[in-house]
Amino acid sequence: MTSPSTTARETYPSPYVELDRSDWARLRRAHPMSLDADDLQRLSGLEEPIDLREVEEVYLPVSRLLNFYVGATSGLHQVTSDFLGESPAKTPFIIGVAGSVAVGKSTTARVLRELLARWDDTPRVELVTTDGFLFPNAELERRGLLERKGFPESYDRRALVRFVAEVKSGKAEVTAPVYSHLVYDIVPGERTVIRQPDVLIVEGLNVLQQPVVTPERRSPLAVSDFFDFSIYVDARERDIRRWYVNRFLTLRGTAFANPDSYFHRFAALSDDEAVARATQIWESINYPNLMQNIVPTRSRASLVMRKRPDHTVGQVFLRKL
Ligand SMILES: Nc1ncnc2c1ncn2[C@@H]1O[C@H](COP(=O)(O)OP(=O)(O)O)[C@@H](O)[C@H]1O
Ligand SMILES: CC(C)(COP(=O)(O)O)[C@@H](O)C(=O)NCCC(=O)O
Repeated sequence: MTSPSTTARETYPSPYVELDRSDWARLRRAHPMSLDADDLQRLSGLEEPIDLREVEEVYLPVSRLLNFYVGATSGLHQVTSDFLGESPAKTPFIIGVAGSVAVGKSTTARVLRELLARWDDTPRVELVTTDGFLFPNAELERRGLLERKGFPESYDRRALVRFVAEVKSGKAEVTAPVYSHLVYDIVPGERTVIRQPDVLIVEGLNVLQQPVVTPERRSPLAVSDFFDFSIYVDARERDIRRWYVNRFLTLRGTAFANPDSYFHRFAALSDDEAVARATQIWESINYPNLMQNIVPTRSRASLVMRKRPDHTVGQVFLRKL
């Protein structure tokens, strides 16, 4: 298996150390960790059920590593403050979670939020998804982008960067717009409020994108410039496509049944029709976005979790260079 950044012609050392599942799970022994009854209850209450063995063997070591990084990063901030002769301000630790539609970003981000909140130095963990920064449908329509939801240009990237920069600067209260998957649009007037968390997890398709350079904006920043750590959730395209179609079939019987749902018209589709419709959305929007915009950002991640067809993580690539 090649490393996330390796192509046939590259000759420099891979910046990643590759660990298969058993190597990664073994790290638990060196850093004893276990889940208590409260943790199990919180995790089993997640929207998406996740196997608890998977949590203990894969996600718990990730949270331990992140906890070490939080400590080390705060030491670096202290060095900068000492050098400047300033009193240190508390800087939230920012984690990006990237990957395809339906690869399991939300599930990963939610599990990590629960696990990180267990550590004494990071009890306050907030999670935001970048869908809140999509332009409203009316604006997407005006720009001819309604069929390109999730592509980099469908987001108000400037607002997203401003939001993350403000949270990181320690501002007392920062708000973000809210996207509803039910109505498939930004909810007018609704905001998520973030108040000086210890950790902010930013989850979204394009969070590892490079800054966009145009003649008007020659040195913009990208949201990833504010990340202290980033995770790319990876899997084979054929598996992700299957997870996408399966989720669509589940939603047909649940969320789509709600008359307020944008996809209410799909609630009455037969199995075959629903599979055909989901496959068509995948092939026309999500797959091209994955190949053109998301996969190319994978080699920028601090950690890549590569999933097997049953969602379990088979390999972990940790950036060491
Ligand atoms: N670790 C996991 N174990 C089992 N099922 C999972 C896991 N992660 C995601 N899933 C399932 O895969 C689908 C996509 O996951 P989700 O977290 O919603 O993806 P994303 O946020 O990337 O769109 C959902 O139906 C979810 O239940
Ligand atoms: C809302 C999304 C763009 C994901 O946004 P993210 O939070 O990852 O930035 C995506 O889930 C989506 O709706 N894509 C459009 C095509 C589709 O309906 O699957």
